[in-house]
Amino acid sequence: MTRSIAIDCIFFLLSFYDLSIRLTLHADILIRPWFRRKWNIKDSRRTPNFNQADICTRLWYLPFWHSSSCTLGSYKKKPMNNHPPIVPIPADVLFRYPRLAYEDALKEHGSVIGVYRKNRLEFIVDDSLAIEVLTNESCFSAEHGTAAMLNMSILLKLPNSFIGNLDKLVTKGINPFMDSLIKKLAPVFEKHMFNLVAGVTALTALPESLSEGAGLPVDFDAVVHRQWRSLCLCSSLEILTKVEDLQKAAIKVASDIATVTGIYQNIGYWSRTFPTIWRAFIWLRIMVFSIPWTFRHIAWCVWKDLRVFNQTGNTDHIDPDCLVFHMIKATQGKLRLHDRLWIIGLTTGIVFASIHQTSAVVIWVVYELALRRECLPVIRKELDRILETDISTNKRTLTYSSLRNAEYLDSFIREVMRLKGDTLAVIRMTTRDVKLGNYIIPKDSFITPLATLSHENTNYYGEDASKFISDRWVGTDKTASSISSAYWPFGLGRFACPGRILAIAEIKLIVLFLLARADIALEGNKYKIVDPLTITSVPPEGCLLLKPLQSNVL
Ligand code: HEM
Repeated sequence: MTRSIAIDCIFFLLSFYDLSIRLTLHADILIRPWFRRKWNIKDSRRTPNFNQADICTRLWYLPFWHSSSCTLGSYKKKPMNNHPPIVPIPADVLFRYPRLAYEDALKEHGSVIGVYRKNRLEFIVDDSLAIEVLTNESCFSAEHGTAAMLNMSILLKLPNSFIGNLDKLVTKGINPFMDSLIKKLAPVFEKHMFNLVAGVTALTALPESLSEGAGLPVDFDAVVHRQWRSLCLCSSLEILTKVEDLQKAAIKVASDIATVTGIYQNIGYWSRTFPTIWRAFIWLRIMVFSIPWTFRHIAWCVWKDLRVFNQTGNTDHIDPDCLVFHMIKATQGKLRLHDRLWIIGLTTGIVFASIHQTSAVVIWVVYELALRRECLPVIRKELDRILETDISTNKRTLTYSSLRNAEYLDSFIREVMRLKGDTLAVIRMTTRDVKLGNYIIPKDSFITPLATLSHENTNYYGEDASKFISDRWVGTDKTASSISSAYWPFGLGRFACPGRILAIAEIKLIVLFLLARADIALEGNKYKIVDPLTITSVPPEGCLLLKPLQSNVL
Protein backbone atom coordinates (compact mmCIF):
# COMPACT_ATOMS: atom_id res chain seq x y z
CA MET A 1 0.00 0.00 0.00
CA THR A 2 2.73 2.49 1.06
CA ARG A 3 4.68 1.46 -1.98
CA SER A 4 1.67 1.96 -4.21
CA ILE A 5 1.09 5.41 -2.75
CA ALA A 6 4.75 6.27 -3.41
CA ILE A 7 4.32 5.07 -6.97
CA ASP A 8 1.22 7.22 -7.33
CA CYS A 9 3.20 10.22 -6.09
CA ILE A 10 5.80 9.59 -8.76
CA PHE A 11 2.97 9.41 -11.25
CA PHE A 12 1.71 12.71 -9.92
CA LEU A 13 5.03 14.40 -10.65
CA LEU A 14 5.27 12.73 -13.99
CA SER A 15 1.83 13.97 -14.89
CA PHE A 16 3.38 17.45 -15.32
CA TYR A 17 5.69 15.88 -17.83
CA ASP A 18 2.62 14.33 -19.44
CA LEU A 19 0.82 17.66 -19.40
CA SER A 20 3.67 19.52 -21.02
CA ILE A 21 3.85 16.97 -23.81
CA ARG A 22 0.13 17.13 -24.34
CA LEU A 23 0.22 20.91 -24.50
CA THR A 24 3.13 20.89 -26.93
CA LEU A 25 1.43 18.42 -29.16
CA HIS A 26 -1.89 20.12 -29.14
CA ALA A 27 -0.28 23.51 -29.67
CA ASP A 28 1.49 22.61 -32.83
CA ILE A 29 0.17 19.80 -34.88
CA LEU A 30 3.05 20.16 -37.29
CA ILE A 31 5.55 18.60 -34.95
CA ARG A 32 3.59 15.36 -34.83
CA PRO A 33 5.16 13.77 -37.92
CA TRP A 34 8.58 14.66 -36.54
CA PHE A 35 7.78 12.93 -33.28
CA ARG A 36 6.52 9.90 -35.14
CA ARG A 37 9.68 9.67 -37.23
CA LYS A 38 11.97 10.33 -34.33
CA TRP A 39 10.51 7.73 -32.00
CA ASN A 40 9.50 5.29 -34.68
CA ILE A 41 6.15 4.82 -33.05
CA LYS A 42 4.21 3.55 -35.97
CA ASP A 43 4.37 -0.10 -35.02
CA SER A 44 4.06 -1.55 -31.62
CA ARG A 45 6.60 -4.03 -30.37
CA ARG A 46 4.06 -5.77 -28.19
CA THR A 47 0.48 -5.35 -29.21
CA PRO A 48 -0.49 -4.93 -32.82
CA ASN A 49 -3.48 -2.81 -31.78
CA PHE A 50 -1.22 -0.42 -30.02
CA ASN A 51 -0.88 1.77 -33.07
CA GLN A 52 -4.40 2.96 -32.32
CA ALA A 53 -3.21 4.68 -29.17
CA ASP A 54 -2.36 8.31 -29.69
CA ILE A 55 1.06 9.89 -29.67
CA CYS A 56 0.60 11.38 -26.22
CA THR A 57 0.01 7.97 -24.70
CA ARG A 58 3.16 6.64 -26.21
CA LEU A 59 5.23 9.54 -24.98
CA TRP A 60 3.70 9.16 -21.57
CA TYR A 61 5.18 5.68 -21.40
CA LEU A 62 8.43 6.60 -23.06
CA PRO A 63 10.64 6.64 -19.95
CA PHE A 64 9.64 3.04 -19.19
CA TRP A 65 9.50 1.83 -22.74
CA HIS A 66 12.86 0.08 -22.84
CA SER A 67 12.48 -1.72 -19.56
CA SER A 68 10.89 -5.14 -19.45
CA SER A 69 7.61 -3.45 -18.78
CA CYS A 70 6.04 -0.13 -19.60
CA THR A 71 3.96 0.25 -16.48
CA LEU A 72 5.49 1.43 -13.24
CA GLY A 73 3.49 -1.20 -11.44
CA SER A 74 5.65 -3.98 -12.74
CA TYR A 75 8.59 -2.72 -10.68
CA LYS A 76 6.65 -3.56 -7.58
CA LYS A 77 7.02 -7.29 -7.26
CA LYS A 78 9.80 -9.60 -8.18
CA PRO A 79 8.17 -12.50 -9.98
CA MET A 80 8.51 -15.86 -8.24
CA ASN A 81 9.51 -19.04 -10.00
CA ASN A 82 6.94 -20.49 -12.36
CA HIS A 83 5.17 -17.17 -12.38
CA PRO A 84 3.01 -16.59 -15.47
CA PRO A 85 4.49 -14.01 -17.87
CA ILE A 86 3.75 -10.43 -16.93
CA VAL A 87 2.66 -8.64 -20.06
CA PRO A 88 3.08 -4.88 -20.14
CA ILE A 89 0.01 -3.21 -21.53
CA PRO A 90 -0.19 0.57 -21.12
CA ALA A 91 -3.12 1.73 -19.05
CA ASP A 92 -4.56 3.83 -21.83
CA VAL A 93 -4.55 0.93 -24.25
CA LEU A 94 -6.21 -1.26 -21.63
CA PHE A 95 -8.90 1.31 -21.14
CA ARG A 96 -9.58 1.94 -24.80
CA TYR A 97 -9.08 -1.48 -26.35
CA PRO A 98 -9.23 -3.95 -23.47
CA ARG A 99 -10.59 -6.79 -25.48
CA LEU A 100 -8.00 -6.61 -28.24
CA ALA A 101 -5.14 -5.97 -25.83
CA TYR A 102 -5.96 -8.96 -23.59
CA GLU A 103 -6.81 -11.28 -26.49
CA ASP A 104 -3.55 -10.47 -28.29
CA ALA A 105 -1.51 -10.86 -25.13
CA LEU A 106 -3.08 -14.25 -24.37
CA LYS A 107 -2.55 -15.37 -27.95
CA GLU A 108 1.10 -14.38 -27.77
CA HIS A 109 2.02 -15.51 -24.25
CA GLY A 110 -0.15 -18.54 -23.50
CA SER A 111 -3.32 -19.27 -21.60
CA VAL A 112 -2.47 -17.37 -18.40
CA ILE A 113 -0.83 -13.98 -18.15
CA GLY A 114 -0.31 -11.32 -15.52
CA VAL A 115 -1.22 -7.73 -16.35
CA TYR A 116 -0.89 -4.67 -14.14
CA ARG A 117 -4.04 -2.61 -14.09
CA LYS A 118 -4.54 0.36 -11.79
CA ASN A 119 -1.29 -0.52 -9.97
CA ARG A 120 -2.60 -4.00 -9.26
CA LEU A 121 -1.39 -7.25 -10.74
CA GLU A 122 -4.23 -9.32 -12.16
CA PHE A 123 -4.01 -12.71 -13.80
CA ILE A 124 -6.06 -13.23 -16.92
CA VAL A 125 -6.84 -16.68 -18.28
CA ASP A 126 -8.25 -17.82 -21.59
CA ASP A 127 -11.18 -20.12 -22.24
CA SER A 128 -9.21 -23.32 -21.60
CA LEU A 129 -8.84 -22.41 -17.89
CA ALA A 130 -12.00 -20.37 -17.40
CA ILE A 131 -14.16 -23.15 -15.94
CA GLU A 132 -11.45 -24.24 -13.50
CA VAL A 133 -11.06 -20.66 -12.27
CA LEU A 134 -14.78 -19.93 -12.04
CA THR A 135 -15.94 -23.14 -10.39
CA ASN A 136 -13.10 -24.23 -8.10
CA GLU A 137 -14.22 -22.13 -5.14
CA SER A 138 -11.68 -23.65 -2.72
CA CYS A 139 -8.72 -22.32 -4.76
CA PHE A 140 -10.30 -19.39 -6.63
CA SER A 141 -12.71 -17.74 -4.26
CA ALA A 142 -15.55 -15.43 -5.31
CA GLU A 143 -15.97 -14.34 -1.69
CA HIS A 144 -12.32 -13.35 -1.30
CA GLY A 145 -12.48 -11.57 -4.66
CA THR A 146 -15.54 -9.52 -3.73
CA ALA A 147 -14.20 -8.69 -0.27
CA ALA A 148 -10.85 -7.59 -1.72
CA MET A 149 -12.56 -5.48 -4.37
CA LEU A 150 -14.49 -3.69 -1.65
CA ASN A 151 -11.33 -3.48 0.49
CA MET A 152 -13.43 -5.18 3.16
CA SER A 153 -11.42 -8.27 4.03
CA ILE A 154 -13.10 -8.03 7.41
CA LEU A 155 -16.11 -9.69 5.73
CA LEU A 156 -14.08 -12.89 5.54
CA LYS A 157 -13.48 -12.87 9.30
CA LEU A 158 -17.20 -12.86 10.16
CA PRO A 159 -18.65 -16.06 11.61
CA ASN A 160 -21.17 -16.23 8.73
CA SER A 161 -20.40 -15.97 5.04
CA PHE A 162 -21.77 -12.60 3.89
CA ILE A 163 -22.03 -13.50 0.20
CA GLY A 164 -23.26 -16.99 1.08
CA ASN A 165 -26.06 -15.38 3.09
CA LEU A 166 -26.93 -12.95 0.31
CA ASP A 167 -27.05 -15.86 -2.07
CA LYS A 168 -29.30 -17.90 0.23
CA LEU A 169 -31.56 -14.94 0.80
CA VAL A 170 -32.23 -14.43 -2.90
CA THR A 171 -32.51 -18.15 -3.59
CA LYS A 172 -35.00 -18.71 -0.76
CA GLY A 173 -36.65 -15.30 -0.49
CA ILE A 174 -37.11 -14.31 -4.14
CA ASN A 175 -36.84 -17.18 -6.60
CA PRO A 176 -39.67 -19.35 -5.20
CA PHE A 177 -42.04 -16.37 -5.19
CA MET A 178 -41.60 -15.15 -8.75
CA ASP A 179 -45.31 -15.53 -9.57
CA SER A 180 -46.49 -13.23 -6.82
CA LEU A 181 -43.57 -10.83 -7.26
CA ILE A 182 -44.32 -10.34 -10.95
CA LYS A 183 -48.00 -9.88 -10.13
CA LYS A 184 -47.00 -6.98 -7.88
CA LEU A 185 -44.32 -5.59 -10.16
CA ALA A 186 -46.15 -5.71 -13.50
CA PRO A 187 -48.68 -2.90 -12.77
CA VAL A 188 -45.93 -0.63 -11.47
CA PHE A 189 -43.71 -1.18 -14.51
CA GLU A 190 -46.73 -0.77 -16.76
CA LYS A 191 -47.60 2.57 -15.21
CA HIS A 192 -44.08 3.96 -15.56
CA MET A 193 -43.56 2.86 -19.16
CA PHE A 194 -47.01 3.98 -20.27
CA ASN A 195 -46.46 7.36 -18.60
CA LEU A 196 -43.21 7.74 -20.49
CA VAL A 197 -44.94 7.08 -23.80
CA ALA A 198 -47.91 9.29 -22.82
CA GLY A 199 -45.47 12.17 -22.29
CA VAL A 200 -44.24 11.77 -25.86
CA THR A 201 -47.80 11.41 -27.19
CA ALA A 202 -48.69 14.74 -25.58
CA LEU A 203 -45.67 16.39 -27.21
CA THR A 204 -46.32 14.96 -30.67
CA ALA A 205 -49.78 16.51 -30.51
CA LEU A 206 -48.15 19.96 -30.48
CA PRO A 207 -48.16 21.56 -33.91
CA GLU A 208 -44.44 22.37 -33.87
CA SER A 209 -43.37 18.80 -33.04
CA LEU A 210 -42.20 16.23 -35.53
CA SER A 211 -45.08 14.05 -36.52
CA GLU A 212 -42.94 12.09 -38.94
CA GLY A 213 -39.50 10.61 -38.40
CA ALA A 214 -38.14 8.21 -35.84
CA GLY A 215 -39.73 9.91 -32.84
CA LEU A 216 -38.96 12.32 -30.03
CA PRO A 217 -35.97 12.01 -27.71
CA VAL A 218 -36.57 10.80 -24.17
CA ASP A 219 -34.11 10.66 -21.34
CA PHE A 220 -34.34 6.90 -21.01
CA ASP A 221 -31.23 6.63 -18.83
CA ALA A 222 -32.81 9.02 -16.37
CA VAL A 223 -36.03 7.02 -16.39
CA VAL A 224 -34.07 3.89 -15.62
CA HIS A 225 -32.02 5.62 -12.97
CA ARG A 226 -34.76 7.53 -11.25
CA GLN A 227 -37.80 5.35 -11.67
CA TRP A 228 -36.90 1.91 -12.74
CA ARG A 229 -34.06 1.37 -10.30
CA SER A 230 -36.42 2.15 -7.51
CA LEU A 231 -38.95 -0.23 -8.99
CA CYS A 232 -36.43 -3.03 -8.75
CA LEU A 233 -36.40 -2.42 -5.07
CA CYS A 234 -40.07 -3.29 -4.81
CA SER A 235 -39.11 -6.82 -5.49
CA SER A 236 -36.51 -7.19 -2.83
CA LEU A 237 -37.20 -4.61 -0.20
CA GLU A 238 -40.83 -3.68 -0.33
CA ILE A 239 -40.22 -1.42 2.66
CA LEU A 240 -38.39 1.01 0.41
CA THR A 241 -41.28 1.57 -1.92
CA LYS A 242 -43.22 3.36 0.77
CA VAL A 243 -41.06 6.42 1.07
CA GLU A 244 -39.48 8.20 -1.87
CA ASP A 245 -36.55 9.42 0.21
CA LEU A 246 -35.67 5.85 1.00
CA GLN A 247 -35.59 4.95 -2.66
CA LYS A 248 -33.24 7.81 -3.35
CA ALA A 249 -31.05 6.72 -0.46
CA ALA A 250 -30.97 3.15 -1.77
CA ILE A 251 -29.97 4.31 -5.22
CA LYS A 252 -27.22 6.47 -3.75
CA VAL A 253 -25.93 3.56 -1.68
CA ALA A 254 -25.89 1.29 -4.74
CA SER A 255 -23.98 3.83 -6.74
CA ASP A 256 -21.54 4.43 -3.86
CA ILE A 257 -20.79 0.72 -3.60
CA ALA A 258 -20.31 0.60 -7.36
CA THR A 259 -17.78 3.41 -7.05
CA VAL A 260 -15.89 1.64 -4.27
CA THR A 261 -15.60 -1.53 -6.33
CA GLY A 262 -13.92 0.56 -9.02
CA ILE A 263 -16.73 0.38 -11.55
CA TYR A 264 -16.41 4.06 -12.46
CA GLN A 265 -12.68 4.25 -11.91
CA ASN A 266 -11.86 3.90 -15.59
CA ILE A 267 -13.87 6.91 -16.61
CA GLY A 268 -12.06 9.73 -14.79
CA TYR A 269 -8.58 10.97 -15.63
CA TRP A 270 -7.48 11.34 -11.99
CA SER A 271 -8.84 7.97 -10.91
CA ARG A 272 -7.09 6.28 -13.82
CA THR A 273 -3.81 8.08 -13.33
CA PHE A 274 -3.53 7.79 -9.53
CA PRO A 275 -5.40 4.55 -8.89
CA THR A 276 -4.09 3.72 -5.43
CA ILE A 277 -4.53 7.17 -3.93
CA TRP A 278 -7.94 7.37 -5.56
CA ARG A 279 -8.98 3.97 -4.18
CA ALA A 280 -7.87 4.85 -0.65
CA PHE A 281 -9.57 8.25 -0.78
CA ILE A 282 -12.81 6.96 -2.26
CA TRP A 283 -12.95 4.06 0.17
CA LEU A 284 -12.62 6.41 3.10
CA ARG A 285 -15.14 8.88 1.75
CA ILE A 286 -17.74 6.29 0.87
CA MET A 287 -17.39 3.56 3.48
CA VAL A 288 -16.77 5.83 6.45
CA PHE A 289 -18.94 8.82 5.59
CA SER A 290 -21.25 8.51 2.62
CA ILE A 291 -22.79 5.05 3.06
CA PRO A 292 -23.41 5.27 6.83
CA TRP A 293 -24.90 8.75 6.34
CA THR A 294 -27.13 7.85 3.39
CA PHE A 295 -28.05 4.43 4.63
CA ARG A 296 -29.17 5.65 8.04
CA HIS A 297 -32.77 6.18 6.80
CA ILE A 298 -33.06 2.67 5.43
CA ALA A 299 -31.26 1.19 8.42
CA TRP A 300 -33.62 3.02 10.76
CA CYS A 301 -36.70 1.70 8.91
CA VAL A 302 -35.45 -1.87 9.00
CA TRP A 303 -34.37 -1.42 12.62
CA LYS A 304 -37.87 -0.24 13.60
CA ASP A 305 -39.47 -3.27 11.94
CA LEU A 306 -37.05 -5.57 13.73
CA ARG A 307 -37.76 -3.85 17.03
CA VAL A 308 -41.52 -4.29 16.61
CA PHE A 309 -40.90 -7.97 15.87
CA ASN A 310 -38.87 -8.30 19.05
CA GLN A 311 -41.59 -6.58 21.09
CA THR A 312 -44.63 -8.39 19.64
CA GLY A 313 -43.06 -11.63 18.44
CA ASN A 314 -44.99 -11.54 15.15
CA THR A 315 -44.31 -10.34 11.61
CA ASP A 316 -47.78 -9.02 10.73
CA HIS A 317 -46.36 -5.54 10.13
CA ILE A 318 -44.03 -6.77 7.36
CA ASP A 319 -45.01 -7.78 3.83
CA PRO A 320 -44.35 -11.54 3.45
CA ASP A 321 -42.80 -10.88 0.01
CA CYS A 322 -40.26 -8.54 1.54
CA LEU A 323 -36.78 -9.89 2.12
CA VAL A 324 -36.68 -8.53 5.67
CA PHE A 325 -39.52 -10.95 6.40
CA HIS A 326 -37.42 -13.87 5.15
CA MET A 327 -34.39 -12.71 7.11
CA ILE A 328 -36.44 -12.62 10.31
CA LYS A 329 -37.90 -16.05 9.59
CA ALA A 330 -34.42 -17.44 9.02
CA THR A 331 -33.35 -16.30 12.49
CA GLN A 332 -34.73 -18.42 15.27
CA GLY A 333 -36.49 -16.57 18.08
CA LYS A 334 -35.73 -13.08 19.35
CA LEU A 335 -33.28 -10.99 17.38
CA ARG A 336 -30.12 -10.08 19.25
CA LEU A 337 -28.12 -6.95 18.48
CA HIS A 338 -25.76 -8.72 16.11
CA ASP A 339 -28.71 -10.37 14.29
CA ARG A 340 -30.21 -6.95 13.68
CA LEU A 341 -26.92 -5.50 12.45
CA TRP A 342 -26.43 -8.53 10.23
CA ILE A 343 -29.88 -8.06 8.66
CA ILE A 344 -29.11 -4.38 8.02
CA GLY A 345 -25.76 -5.34 6.46
CA LEU A 346 -27.46 -7.88 4.19
CA THR A 347 -30.00 -5.24 3.21
CA THR A 348 -27.16 -3.03 1.93
CA GLY A 349 -25.75 -5.96 -0.04
CA ILE A 350 -29.10 -6.72 -1.64
CA VAL A 351 -29.68 -3.08 -2.52
CA PHE A 352 -26.42 -3.04 -4.46
CA ALA A 353 -26.67 -6.50 -6.03
CA SER A 354 -30.27 -6.12 -7.17
CA ILE A 355 -30.16 -2.63 -8.62
CA HIS A 356 -26.88 -1.91 -10.19
CA GLN A 357 -26.26 -4.41 -12.96
CA THR A 358 -29.90 -4.84 -13.93
CA SER A 359 -30.35 -1.17 -14.67
CA ALA A 360 -27.23 -1.17 -16.86
CA VAL A 361 -28.24 -4.29 -18.75
CA VAL A 362 -31.74 -3.00 -19.47
CA ILE A 363 -30.20 -0.01 -21.24
CA TRP A 364 -28.02 -2.36 -23.29
CA VAL A 365 -31.04 -4.41 -24.32
CA VAL A 366 -33.22 -1.43 -25.23
CA TYR A 367 -30.43 0.25 -27.22
CA GLU A 368 -29.64 -2.96 -29.10
CA LEU A 369 -33.33 -3.33 -29.90
CA ALA A 370 -33.43 0.25 -31.13
CA LEU A 371 -30.63 -0.60 -33.56
CA ARG A 372 -32.38 -3.77 -34.75
CA ARG A 373 -35.78 -2.37 -35.50
CA GLU A 374 -36.73 -5.36 -37.64
CA CYS A 375 -37.08 -7.28 -34.34
CA LEU A 376 -39.72 -4.92 -32.91
CA PRO A 377 -42.74 -6.31 -34.82
CA VAL A 378 -41.71 -9.86 -33.90
CA ILE A 379 -41.61 -8.96 -30.22
CA ARG A 380 -44.97 -7.19 -30.45
CA LYS A 381 -46.52 -10.25 -32.07
CA GLU A 382 -45.05 -12.38 -29.31
CA LEU A 383 -46.41 -9.97 -26.70
CA ASP A 384 -49.89 -10.26 -28.15
CA ARG A 385 -49.63 -14.06 -27.96
CA ILE A 386 -48.33 -14.34 -24.39
CA LEU A 387 -50.60 -11.82 -22.63
CA GLU A 388 -52.91 -13.43 -20.08
CA THR A 389 -56.26 -12.23 -18.85
CA ASP A 390 -56.66 -11.40 -15.18
CA ILE A 391 -60.01 -12.95 -14.22
CA SER A 392 -60.70 -10.48 -11.42
CA THR A 393 -60.28 -7.34 -13.58
CA ASN A 394 -60.82 -8.92 -17.01
CA LYS A 395 -57.73 -7.05 -18.15
CA ARG A 396 -54.95 -8.46 -20.33
CA THR A 397 -51.61 -8.33 -18.58
CA LEU A 398 -48.20 -9.94 -18.18
CA THR A 399 -47.67 -12.68 -15.62
CA TYR A 400 -44.56 -14.65 -14.76
CA SER A 401 -45.76 -17.52 -16.93
CA SER A 402 -46.32 -15.17 -19.89
CA LEU A 403 -42.81 -13.79 -19.41
CA ARG A 404 -41.43 -17.32 -19.48
CA ASN A 405 -43.24 -17.84 -22.79
CA ALA A 406 -41.58 -14.76 -24.36
CA GLU A 407 -39.06 -17.01 -26.10
CA TYR A 408 -37.99 -14.63 -28.85
CA LEU A 409 -37.33 -11.75 -26.47
CA ASP A 410 -35.48 -14.13 -24.17
CA SER A 411 -33.27 -15.21 -27.06
CA PHE A 412 -32.64 -11.55 -27.96
CA ILE A 413 -31.62 -10.73 -24.37
CA ARG A 414 -29.31 -13.75 -24.28
CA GLU A 415 -27.60 -12.58 -27.46
CA VAL A 416 -27.16 -9.07 -26.03
CA MET A 417 -25.68 -10.44 -22.82
CA ARG A 418 -23.39 -12.80 -24.72
CA LEU A 419 -22.14 -10.29 -27.28
CA LYS A 420 -22.07 -6.94 -25.55
CA GLY A 421 -18.34 -7.39 -25.06
CA ASP A 422 -17.76 -8.15 -21.38
CA THR A 423 -14.06 -8.59 -20.68
CA LEU A 424 -13.14 -8.93 -17.00
CA ALA A 425 -16.65 -9.35 -15.67
CA VAL A 426 -16.32 -12.05 -13.00
CA ILE A 427 -13.51 -11.86 -10.47
CA ARG A 428 -11.89 -14.51 -8.27
CA MET A 429 -9.04 -14.44 -5.75
CA THR A 430 -6.61 -17.26 -5.02
CA THR A 431 -6.84 -18.61 -1.48
CA ARG A 432 -3.34 -20.19 -1.65
CA ASP A 433 -0.52 -20.66 -4.16
CA VAL A 434 -2.36 -22.52 -6.90
CA LYS A 435 -0.95 -24.51 -9.81
CA LEU A 436 -2.70 -23.49 -13.00
CA GLY A 437 -1.48 -24.92 -16.29
CA ASN A 438 2.32 -24.81 -16.06
CA TYR A 439 2.38 -21.92 -13.64
CA ILE A 440 1.90 -21.15 -9.99
CA ILE A 441 -0.49 -18.31 -9.19
CA PRO A 442 0.49 -16.76 -5.84
CA LYS A 443 -1.93 -16.62 -2.93
CA ASP A 444 -4.19 -13.54 -2.74
CA SER A 445 -3.98 -12.78 -6.46
CA PHE A 446 -6.87 -11.48 -8.50
CA ILE A 447 -7.64 -13.85 -11.33
CA THR A 448 -10.27 -13.59 -13.98
CA PRO A 449 -11.13 -15.26 -17.28
CA LEU A 450 -11.54 -13.14 -20.39
CA ALA A 451 -15.25 -13.38 -21.12
CA THR A 452 -15.11 -12.67 -24.86
CA LEU A 453 -13.00 -15.79 -25.40
CA SER A 454 -15.83 -17.93 -23.99
CA HIS A 455 -18.80 -15.95 -25.23
CA GLU A 456 -17.63 -15.81 -28.83
CA ASN A 457 -15.86 -19.11 -29.00
CA THR A 458 -16.35 -20.89 -32.33
CA ASN A 459 -16.00 -24.29 -30.59
CA TYR A 460 -19.21 -23.58 -28.72
CA TYR A 461 -21.13 -21.43 -31.15
CA GLY A 462 -19.85 -22.36 -34.59
CA GLU A 463 -18.35 -20.13 -37.25
CA ASP A 464 -20.93 -17.39 -36.71
CA ALA A 465 -20.12 -17.18 -32.99
CA SER A 466 -19.66 -13.40 -33.11
CA LYS A 467 -22.76 -12.75 -35.17
CA PHE A 468 -25.85 -11.39 -33.44
CA ILE A 469 -28.70 -13.75 -34.34
CA SER A 470 -31.77 -12.60 -32.47
CA ASP A 471 -33.65 -15.92 -32.63
CA ARG A 472 -30.57 -18.12 -32.16
CA TRP A 473 -31.95 -19.62 -28.93
CA VAL A 474 -35.66 -19.93 -29.80
CA GLY A 475 -36.77 -23.54 -29.42
CA THR A 476 -33.69 -24.50 -27.37
CA ASP A 477 -33.51 -24.98 -23.62
CA LYS A 478 -30.96 -22.17 -23.35
CA THR A 479 -32.63 -19.18 -21.78
CA ALA A 480 -31.09 -15.80 -20.99
CA SER A 481 -30.61 -16.83 -17.37
CA SER A 482 -29.27 -20.35 -17.92
CA ILE A 483 -25.52 -20.23 -17.44
CA SER A 484 -22.95 -22.69 -18.76
CA SER A 485 -19.24 -22.95 -19.52
CA ALA A 486 -19.88 -21.04 -22.76
CA TYR A 487 -22.17 -18.38 -21.31
CA TRP A 488 -21.49 -16.78 -17.95
CA PRO A 489 -22.54 -13.11 -17.85
CA PHE A 490 -24.09 -14.00 -14.48
CA GLY A 491 -20.95 -15.76 -13.30
CA LEU A 492 -20.55 -19.47 -12.77
CA GLY A 493 -20.06 -21.88 -9.92
CA ARG A 494 -21.23 -21.74 -6.33
CA PHE A 495 -21.73 -17.96 -6.27
CA ALA A 496 -23.23 -17.47 -9.71
CA CYS A 497 -25.81 -14.69 -9.58
CA PRO A 498 -28.86 -15.98 -7.70
CA GLY A 499 -30.95 -12.99 -8.87
CA ARG A 500 -30.68 -13.75 -12.58
CA ILE A 501 -34.23 -15.07 -12.96
CA LEU A 502 -35.64 -11.90 -11.44
CA ALA A 503 -33.26 -9.71 -13.46
CA ILE A 504 -34.36 -11.22 -16.79
CA ALA A 505 -38.04 -11.02 -15.79
CA GLU A 506 -37.63 -7.33 -14.95
CA ILE A 507 -35.85 -6.60 -18.23
CA LYS A 508 -38.64 -8.36 -20.15
CA LEU A 509 -41.32 -6.36 -18.32
CA ILE A 510 -39.73 -3.05 -19.21
CA VAL A 511 -39.14 -3.95 -22.87
CA LEU A 512 -42.62 -5.40 -23.39
CA PHE A 513 -44.49 -2.54 -21.75
CA LEU A 514 -42.43 -0.04 -23.72
CA LEU A 515 -42.93 -1.76 -27.08
CA ALA A 516 -46.64 -2.27 -26.39
CA ARG A 517 -47.11 1.46 -26.85
CA ALA A 518 -44.15 2.85 -28.79
CA ASP A 519 -41.58 2.36 -31.51
CA ILE A 520 -37.97 2.97 -30.53
CA ALA A 521 -34.90 4.18 -32.40
CA LEU A 522 -31.53 5.69 -31.55
CA GLU A 523 -30.50 9.15 -32.67
CA GLY A 524 -27.85 8.78 -35.35
CA ASN A 525 -28.49 5.04 -35.18
CA LYS A 526 -25.66 4.59 -32.69
CA TYR A 527 -24.69 4.56 -29.05
CA LYS A 528 -21.40 5.25 -27.35
CA ILE A 529 -19.62 2.74 -25.12
CA VAL A 530 -18.53 4.77 -22.12
CA ASP A 531 -16.19 2.27 -20.51
CA PRO A 532 -15.09 -0.69 -22.64
CA LEU A 533 -13.51 -2.29 -19.56
CA THR A 534 -16.68 -2.31 -17.48
CA ILE A 535 -19.35 -3.02 -20.03
CA THR A 536 -21.77 -4.86 -17.73
CA SER A 537 -21.92 -2.18 -15.09
CA VAL A 538 -21.53 1.06 -16.99
CA PRO A 539 -24.34 1.39 -19.55
CA PRO A 540 -23.75 2.83 -23.01
CA GLU A 541 -24.74 6.41 -23.81
CA GLY A 542 -27.19 7.30 -26.54
CA CYS A 543 -30.32 9.26 -27.26
CA LEU A 544 -33.42 7.09 -27.41
CA LEU A 545 -36.23 8.23 -29.68
CA LEU A 546 -39.81 7.21 -28.92
CA LYS A 547 -42.66 7.24 -31.37
CA PRO A 548 -46.10 6.32 -30.00
CA LEU A 549 -47.83 3.53 -31.93
CA GLN A 550 -50.98 4.17 -33.95
CA SER A 551 -52.63 1.15 -32.35
CA ASN A 552 -51.38 -0.07 -29.01
CA VAL A 553 -50.88 -3.75 -28.28
CA LEU A 554 -51.86 -3.19 -24.67
C1 HEM B 1 -28.77 -8.28 -15.41
C2 HEM B 1 -28.59 -8.18 -14.14
C3 HEM B 1 -27.55 -8.87 -13.33
C4 HEM B 1 -26.30 -9.28 -13.70
C5 HEM B 1 -25.62 -9.15 -15.06
C6 HEM B 1 -25.70 -9.90 -12.54
C7 HEM B 1 -24.43 -10.45 -12.53
C8 HEM B 1 -23.85 -11.01 -11.42
C9 HEM B 1 -22.52 -11.57 -11.40
C10 HEM B 1 -21.57 -11.63 -12.59
C11 HEM B 1 -22.30 -12.02 -10.15
C12 HEM B 1 -21.02 -12.70 -9.64
C13 HEM B 1 -21.14 -14.18 -9.90
C14 HEM B 1 -19.87 -14.94 -9.70
O1 HEM B 1 -18.96 -14.42 -9.05
O2 HEM B 1 -19.77 -16.07 -10.22
C15 HEM B 1 -23.49 -11.75 -9.36
C16 HEM B 1 -23.63 -12.06 -8.03
C17 HEM B 1 -24.76 -11.81 -7.30
N1 HEM B 1 -25.93 -11.25 -7.75
FE1 HEM B 1 -26.30 -10.62 -9.63
N2 HEM B 1 -26.58 -9.85 -11.49
C18 HEM B 1 -27.73 -9.24 -11.93
C19 HEM B 1 -28.89 -9.01 -11.20
C20 HEM B 1 -29.08 -9.39 -9.88
C21 HEM B 1 -30.30 -9.21 -9.13
C22 HEM B 1 -31.60 -8.61 -9.67
C23 HEM B 1 -30.07 -9.69 -7.86
C24 HEM B 1 -30.98 -9.74 -6.66
C25 HEM B 1 -32.23 -9.77 -6.61
C26 HEM B 1 -28.71 -10.16 -7.83
C27 HEM B 1 -28.10 -10.71 -6.72
C28 HEM B 1 -26.82 -11.18 -6.70
C29 HEM B 1 -26.18 -11.72 -5.51
C30 HEM B 1 -26.81 -11.82 -4.12
C31 HEM B 1 -24.90 -12.14 -5.88
C32 HEM B 1 -23.84 -12.82 -5.00
C33 HEM B 1 -23.15 -11.81 -4.22
C34 HEM B 1 -22.07 -11.11 -4.95
O3 HEM B 1 -21.20 -11.75 -5.58
O4 HEM B 1 -22.05 -9.85 -4.90
N3 HEM B 1 -28.14 -9.96 -9.07
N4 HEM B 1 -24.42 -11.13 -10.17
